[in-house]
Amino acid sequence: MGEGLWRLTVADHFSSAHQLRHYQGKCECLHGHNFAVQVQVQGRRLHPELGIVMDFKELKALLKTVLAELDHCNLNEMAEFSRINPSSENIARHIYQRLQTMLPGPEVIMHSVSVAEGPNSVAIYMED
Ligand SMILES: Nc1nc2c(c(=O)[nH]1)N=C([C@H](O)[C@H](O)COP(=O)(O)OP(=O)(O)OP(=O)(O)O)CN2
Ligand SMILES: [Zn+2]
Repeated sequence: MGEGLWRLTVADHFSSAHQLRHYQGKCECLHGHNFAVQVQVQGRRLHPELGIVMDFKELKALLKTVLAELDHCNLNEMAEFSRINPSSENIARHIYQRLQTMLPGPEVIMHSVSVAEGPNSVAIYMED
């Protein structure tokens, strides 16, 4: 029988402006979204007394720190998006890679980050 694992999900949001350079259409113009973000991490071990992979509270605080760097900005003016478009795809990868450096240890690893511009448009980033 395979080893079990747990996957935790936390969610938050941020509001920012962006434009998609080279886009043939209205999205090339500066406009804004309330981006909804979901983060999934996973682990194979539980804290022996607490029975948790990682405190949701701690994960939410990490996500809030990363999203604060994006909130109420023109994303195109950020160094991270000076050479690549701040598309939902690239924003999801950026959040994933920032959070990856902040997780508490090797027992908890990133699974995925999803970024939604709205209820019908979601980009999910994960690594093999
Ligand atoms: N794969 C992606 N496609 C598009 C992205 C993106 O990040 N990844 N982004 C955009 C624009 O940001 C645009 O704001 C979204 O366009 P659209 O879905 O058309 O948004 P609307 O608010 O106009 O949605 P309606 O459902 O048509 O009202 C474009 N594509
Ligand atoms: Zn947009």
